[in-house]
Amino acid sequence: MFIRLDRSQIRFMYVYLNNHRAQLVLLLLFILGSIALQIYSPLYIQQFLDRARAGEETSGLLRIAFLFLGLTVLRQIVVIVLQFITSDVTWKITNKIRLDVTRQCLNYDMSFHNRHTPGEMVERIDGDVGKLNNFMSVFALKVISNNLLIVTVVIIIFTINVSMGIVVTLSCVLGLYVLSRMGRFGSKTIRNYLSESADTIGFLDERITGREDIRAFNAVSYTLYSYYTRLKRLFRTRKQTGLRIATVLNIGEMVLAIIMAVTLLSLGIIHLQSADLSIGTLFLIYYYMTILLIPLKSMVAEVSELQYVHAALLRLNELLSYSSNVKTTGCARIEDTALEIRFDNVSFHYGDEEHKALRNISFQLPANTTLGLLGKTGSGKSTLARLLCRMCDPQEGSITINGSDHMEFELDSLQESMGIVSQNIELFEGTLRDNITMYKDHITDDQIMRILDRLALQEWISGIPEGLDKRIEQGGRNLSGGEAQLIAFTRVFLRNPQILILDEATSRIDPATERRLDKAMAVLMKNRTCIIIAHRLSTIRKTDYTLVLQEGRVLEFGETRALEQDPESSYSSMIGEGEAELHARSLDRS
Ligand SMILES: Nc1ncnc2c1ncn2[C@@H]1O[C@H](COP(=O)(O)OP(=O)(O)OP(=O)(O)O)[C@@H](O)[C@H]1O
Repeated sequence: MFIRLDRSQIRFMYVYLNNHRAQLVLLLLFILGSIALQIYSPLYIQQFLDRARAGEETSGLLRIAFLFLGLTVLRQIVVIVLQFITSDVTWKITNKIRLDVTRQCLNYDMSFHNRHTPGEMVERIDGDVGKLNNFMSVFALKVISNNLLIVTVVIIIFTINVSMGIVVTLSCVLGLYVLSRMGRFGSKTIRNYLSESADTIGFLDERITGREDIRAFNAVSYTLYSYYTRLKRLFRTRKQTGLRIATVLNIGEMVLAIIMAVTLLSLGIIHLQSADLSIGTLFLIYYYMTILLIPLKSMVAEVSELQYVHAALLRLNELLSYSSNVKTTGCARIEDTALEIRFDNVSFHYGDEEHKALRNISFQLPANTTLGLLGKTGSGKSTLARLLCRMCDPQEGSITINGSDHMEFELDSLQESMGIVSQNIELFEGTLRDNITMYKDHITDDQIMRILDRLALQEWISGIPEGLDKRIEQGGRNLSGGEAQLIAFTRVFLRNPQILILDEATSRIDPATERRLDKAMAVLMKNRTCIIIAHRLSTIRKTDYTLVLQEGRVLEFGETRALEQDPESSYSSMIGEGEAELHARSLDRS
């Protein structure tokens, strides 16, 4: 009543509520039962008073009193059951929302994550859904039963005395109208407050994650200053929100006081004018008036809470209805084992359209061959790999796999066929085994050990006393960058992908281990289509094809051997420069 939900928000709520129809019907029955008991029991007080006045015997009066008491106890039991069902259904619904929001966040493309920090996401998944939980478990129950109670009490007062019914109806309609207008008064500031609060949490999360660089570059004071600036802004919005909420509450209280005064005055006038109203009936009307005030008062108190819920609902709906740039277009599955990759005039930009990360990229990589990807920092190498894995989709051009546009494939199937070892390896809390298998219980230790063996990493694993049971701390903070890369290698080869992308995959591994790994990888890379991004020319020289990128464009593409032998090619001059540098270094040393 105090929030105006648009169609998409109603659809959002409907989708989640619809799965729990049976429990919701049960809930409604219990609400009706509780209201019926609340309305019916005062009739015994009326009877008690009227019969006592008429001189009825004590035993008859006691019977009425016990019946009243029995109904009151029964109502309490109904209320307890009601609360139990509500909290049960609420947790189920909000947990489902939490899972859906998390799934969406994990699946959204890079442009989404560029705009939203992890901290902000946490605030939405936990904070906003938490508000919804509170709304559903406590407030929805109150809203539904309060509204039903108001309508029922008004009808009953009408049946007792029409004039009193008219007075009460008019007071309630006016009161609810004023309250609903007031409720919307704080909506915008609350939304601002929630978004600023999420932004501040995002800021804090980012700075704490980057604490090492903050300390190393003496940026603690600046970080604190930025945090303080945000807190100040947050405090200002909070004050505005508080002021508006206080205004709403005070006006609400005033409206209630006026309703009470008007109705009591009317009750007095009606009593003076119609002598046929018994003392019991007068008490009954008064009693119903007090019942009427309970939902009205609770609505005034909860009006601000509803605004928080409204804002949370808006933000969650916005999050769930974000249209990812990576579209789920096709449903074909990748069945072939040898995959050819082709880029046709592919262009891509992250945010700013003017700043293209890739421009008109075209090349063809035959199945089961290797491509060395070269280029200066920022030339677009990692972006090319991301496009192939569909972490983002190109704005222009097409990427085909064995002649089919890669958008025709089911996203899961496409991503399953690819393995990537990137520069940023994510490790998670758990055992070494969990981090290698990515929590897939059906993978046996034997399978893991076989892969480690083929990657020539037996020495590494046998040097770890706990072996595969070694506990990895959150974010892999108890491992070195090189160890993380070794885990990533094992993880990828265990999946046995048809396409393999190595993005600066050995940059943190010591030269001796890298040499061993190189030999093992040469075997493992056979019968796969591989893209190797490396700054070291020695790695690229072993590939079948080479693609040199410059500022997002193809500078050169061809068979590695042919490019090496062509004195005009920039690849051969790079090799020349590299060798000259090596030669100079060896001269320096000698
Ligand atoms: N997530 C992102 N959001 C916005 N722009 C990005 C993002 N990632 C990369 N870019 C931009 O796209 C361009 C290409 O970046 P990319 O990471 O593909 O280069 P790279 O050749 O892999 O660099 P490096 O060798 O340093 O890893 C750069 O100008 C970079 O600023």
